Amino acid sequence: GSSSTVTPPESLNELIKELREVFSHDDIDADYVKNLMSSYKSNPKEWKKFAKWDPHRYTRNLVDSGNDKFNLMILCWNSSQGSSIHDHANAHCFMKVLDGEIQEELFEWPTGSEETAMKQREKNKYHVNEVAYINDEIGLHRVENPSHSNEAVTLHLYSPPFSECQSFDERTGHCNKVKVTFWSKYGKRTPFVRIS
Ligand SMILES: O=C(O)CCSS
Ligand SMILES: [Fe+2]
Repeated sequence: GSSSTVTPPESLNELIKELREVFSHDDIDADYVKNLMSSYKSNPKEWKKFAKWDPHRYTRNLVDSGNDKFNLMILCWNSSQGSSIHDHANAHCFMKVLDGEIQEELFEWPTGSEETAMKQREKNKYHVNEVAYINDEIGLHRVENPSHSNEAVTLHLYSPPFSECQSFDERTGHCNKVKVTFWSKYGKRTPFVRIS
């Protein structure tokens, strides 16, 4: 659809239905998706069943696997919890704030071979219902909950879905592949799998 006019989805389930329709086509209008996700008004009653917390790190909770075209997930950030600097495996990344506020630091891709500290480009803050968009052409980022007292909850859509990405060392620009996992799926805790 045109990126300007969206009909605001009345619920999270409506948003999911609309997203599945949008991603059933080949070409994705990122502006349209951003507007659509922005227009959904966060309602904790609709997403709290997916919101799981861990004292040590932010949790990733799968909400919908988008007919294999995308992964939609809810991330829960305790105060001061954050991600590493990472890429997005050549996928679209949409991040909507459902509760609290989120800080995003954008970084340039490391250039050349010598070890040098990564260059921060900008620092943005996002508030409830706002949506941030990134892909590998735009750059890398680190996402954090800047609050020392409040929790933050975000809704992420990755398309195409991915199970690993690269994590970067800010001081050297070195990166390594990391597998991303889910703390829960569809509201249920994922069983602990001992990797033999
Ligand atoms: O998916 C992740 O764990 C990174 C959250 S910031 S896009
Ligand atoms: Fe990210």
